[in-house]
Amino acid sequence: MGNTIGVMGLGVMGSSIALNMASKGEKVAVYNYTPDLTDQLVQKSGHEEIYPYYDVQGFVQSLQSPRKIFLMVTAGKVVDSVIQSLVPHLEPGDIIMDGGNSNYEDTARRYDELKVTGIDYLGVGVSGGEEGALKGPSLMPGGDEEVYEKVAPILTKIAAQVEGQPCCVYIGPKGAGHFVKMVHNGIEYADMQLIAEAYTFLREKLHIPLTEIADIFETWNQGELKSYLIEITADILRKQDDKTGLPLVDRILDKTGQNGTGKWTSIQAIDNGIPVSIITESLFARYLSHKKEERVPASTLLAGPEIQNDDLDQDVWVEYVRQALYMGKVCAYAQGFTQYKMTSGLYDWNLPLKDIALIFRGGCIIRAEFLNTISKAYEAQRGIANLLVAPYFVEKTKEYQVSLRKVITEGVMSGLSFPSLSASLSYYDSYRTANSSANLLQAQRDYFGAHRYERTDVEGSFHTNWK
Ligand SMILES: NC(=O)C1=CN([C@@H]2O[C@H](COP(=O)(O)OP(=O)(O)OC[C@H]3O[C@@H](n4cnc5c(N)ncnc54)[C@H](OP(=O)(O)O)[C@@H]3O)[C@@H](O)[C@H]2O)C=CC1
Ligand SMILES: O=C(CO)[C@H](O)[C@H](O)COP(=O)(O)O
Repeated sequence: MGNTIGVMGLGVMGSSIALNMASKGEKVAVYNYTPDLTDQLVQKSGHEEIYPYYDVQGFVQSLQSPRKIFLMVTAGKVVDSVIQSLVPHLEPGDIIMDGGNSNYEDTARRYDELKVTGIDYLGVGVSGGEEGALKGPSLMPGGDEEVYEKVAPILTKIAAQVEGQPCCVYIGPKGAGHFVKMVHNGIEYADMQLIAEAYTFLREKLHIPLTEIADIFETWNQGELKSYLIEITADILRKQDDKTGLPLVDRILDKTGQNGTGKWTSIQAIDNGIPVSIITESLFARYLSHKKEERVPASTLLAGPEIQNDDLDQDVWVEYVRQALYMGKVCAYAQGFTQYKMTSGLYDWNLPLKDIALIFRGGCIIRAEFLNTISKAYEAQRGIANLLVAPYFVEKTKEYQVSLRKVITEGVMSGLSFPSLSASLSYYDSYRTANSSANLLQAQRDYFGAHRYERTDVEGSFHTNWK
């Protein structure tokens, strides 16, 4: 009997996925193009059924037919070159799964290219970081459903389990799985930036010491904000630097990195007329963070406000910040799920929004208590236009929107920068505006470019001689 699955690429994620598979009873063949990582994994694996191979042919030939190979390599050209190295050794019916953060359009192209050879291809979004990959990630498989069914017993077994259900569901054809993972990361960018802005208010405006802010996040994590990102933020704020004994977060350079998925989310949304301003602002906040060399001199040149009301009741304002953060998160998830809905319509993917919310409840980076509520909103009304108009969120936002206004106003009057909280409020207010100033823009366009406009009272397309 050969190995039941092969894992190729044994970095942070691949080695953990391989160990996860072995711990669930799979016989796992492993291969990495440089042997050191293979040796490290073998040392780590103890008695688990992990079998190392040092050449692609031997790795492939060790697998039971139809062969199932899980790639966990750097996204981009590396995926193409790894596929090229595999194809000569594979047969029709063998299955390659790509678990990296590949661009969903690349995944669709690879699916098409492999289709002509008879080799099956699945793009599997994986979320959960190193720990999730080891103990149970959230998995978003896309490709042919009948091909997914062949690997479902393995994928559902290694995925996180919530209330007895695996955090893995068939997403849709071709690149749909990687698309869902991409937007998941866009939401992740927004969630992280919103948390950072809430932290800024607590620290810079309310002058709360770091350890107490950690306590506040821990308390928030026991209520409706309960989520992985809130939980790790409390841990991060408590961490001391080994070198200086001071809070480590204060020693970390304020330039945020990124690997592309938030940028792709924004580009896809812009290309298709999907309003994801909170996600995009969160991406731009990362870009602006990189202008450190300009921000430092600008901080001594550019004036801020003079009014500063520092006489705020701490308990009252901590609650305002909690509500503001919740509002921001609702708006950000509403934007991400709108992107799913609109793109699903564009490609006829029929994305299972209710199930996507369910598989995000465990394993993944944006796992959060309120995904249960999001799932229920789609269960109650499959085609609901926007999460904001789901009855639960209508009531919640009615209660919390004032807090978002207060926090933004106080922060802005103190010169604090809140790009994503502000984008959340603008989105909320724009979405609930029945008659907007877009009519003025239409008039301007018709004035300078004869672009024509529609009227509110008569059907048709009109042009006016404005002078
Ligand atoms: N880290 C995370 O939290 C998450 C990462 N991902 C995605 O998973 C994928 C892997 O990420 P991660 O494990 O963190 O990254 P690592 O950098 O730890 O691992 C990358 C892997 O790709 C291999 N590789 C790189 N270049 C080549 C090449 N030219 N040919 C063959 N193999 C190559 C590396 O081998 P070697 O080291 O020998 O060069 C290594 O095994 C990425 O797409 C990432 O975006 C998805 C979810 C979460
Ligand atoms: O996919 C992930 C989490 O879900 C990876 O950690 C990814 O690297 C996060 O994106 P970025 O590096 O752009 O912050």
